[in-house]
Amino acid sequence: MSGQARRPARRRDPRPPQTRIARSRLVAFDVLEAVRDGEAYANLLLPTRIRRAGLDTADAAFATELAYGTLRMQGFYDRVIEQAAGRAASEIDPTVLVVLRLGVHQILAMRVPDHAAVNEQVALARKVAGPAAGFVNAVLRRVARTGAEEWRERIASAERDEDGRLSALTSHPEWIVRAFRAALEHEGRAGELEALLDADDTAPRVNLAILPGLGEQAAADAGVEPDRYSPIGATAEDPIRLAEASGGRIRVQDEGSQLAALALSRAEPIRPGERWLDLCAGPGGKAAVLAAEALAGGATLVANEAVPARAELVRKALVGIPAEVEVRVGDGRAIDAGGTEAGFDRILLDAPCTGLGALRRRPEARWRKRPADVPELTKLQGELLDAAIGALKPGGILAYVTCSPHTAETFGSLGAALARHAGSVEQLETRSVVQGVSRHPLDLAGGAETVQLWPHRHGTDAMFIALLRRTR
Ligand SMILES: C[S@@+](CC[C@H](N)C(=O)[O-])C[C@H]1O[C@@H](n2cnc3c(N)ncnc32)[C@H](O)[C@@H]1O
Repeated sequence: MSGQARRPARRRDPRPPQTRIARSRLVAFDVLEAVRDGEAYANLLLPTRIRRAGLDTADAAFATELAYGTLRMQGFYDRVIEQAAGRAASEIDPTVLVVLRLGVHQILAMRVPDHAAVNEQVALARKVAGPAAGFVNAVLRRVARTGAEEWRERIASAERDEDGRLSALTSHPEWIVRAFRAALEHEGRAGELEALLDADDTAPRVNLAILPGLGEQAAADAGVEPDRYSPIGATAEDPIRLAEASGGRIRVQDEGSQLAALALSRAEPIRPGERWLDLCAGPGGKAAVLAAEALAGGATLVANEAVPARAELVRKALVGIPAEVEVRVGDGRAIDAGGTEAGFDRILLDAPCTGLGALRRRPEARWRKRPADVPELTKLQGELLDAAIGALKPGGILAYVTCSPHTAETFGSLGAALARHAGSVEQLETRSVVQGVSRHPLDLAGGAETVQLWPHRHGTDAMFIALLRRTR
């Protein structure tokens, strides 16, 4: 019998490492092509493609870093490619450009040896872009001749002003750089702009919400690490598996989203019988927290969502909560509160917004959003605010929340609604409510009536929270 036959069975992937890594690169390429082509979202598509390709954990991590990192840094990489190729990115075939961007990310930001990055991308180019392989080879070799730091200096020195420099180096469109600066200036913290932009380019940790009264035992059994701020938040060694095994009682959720939901549910003690509404509930992350809080306090929740498929996600998000939650499909602007007498005691308006506060999670979002989206959204936010205020009982509380720090969507939409409803709505001290909810004091700036969370300061998405009370 040969020595090999006597060895215990090995469970390692028998394919040579090159082939396995090539498959990860192909997955990342497919995802970037789909994102470029249409409406695909990397965070939804990537897990499916990884599963379909049968990648193991290490290869899946490589594909994820390659796809997400390349998408985030696309603006910077295109400038590098333009200098190395001696032509504008818009003049390069889009598929070839994707192959090049993936190569540049491996060379400048991943620990892939230059020769491996170049050879593998040339092989990929041969497969997907035939005759362009020679061009890919030449450009990537030129990129690899210069170190990452020197590329940064070269790219920065090609920019005319500070906004251009920040935009190029941190790979954010200039209008987003300006919007972030304005939001930070609004709270007297303009000096934090670079830290914010850098934080956006860093992959966020996977954070968990332990649904109050429901998920604590499973969380304790798994030995989770409590979050710094959210009293129901935690991290775990294998968060996805823990969430999947919990029957919906432990959920993946950003700490800032948890604080936003808790700001409403814990703004004041719950009186049994209260009626709550989540006006724009899909996909249901905050609705799940509210439903658990309502269950514990003797309140009931209605969750409304305009898009049927997203209302279905709300239903799924609520499976672990043993409470009757009515899920409605409808335009929140026409919400039926059942007459003034039967209005709601608390309403969450987690408004449709540009999502500029969650760019870490949606790597392609910064390239898809347009300044023209802002006025469309602020109009909708205003209409939803009017509907929400109209659906509140006198004395009832509204939480206006956005996952965008853009001041038009935060102070702009809010201020206009306050002016329209002057005399019947007042602002509450949101800051003290959120500080009261938080495990540790949050470093918050600006006025006491609103709370703006930040990725660079709090490690959360940039959530904006404002609590209002209807006075009559
Ligand atoms: C920011 S998301 C809400 C996120 C949700 N609260 C969560 O934590 O999972 C905004 C939601 O509003 C929905 N939406 C957009 N326009 C709407 C409208 N006119 N009425 C109700 N929902 C709307 C969107 O489909 C989207 O699901």
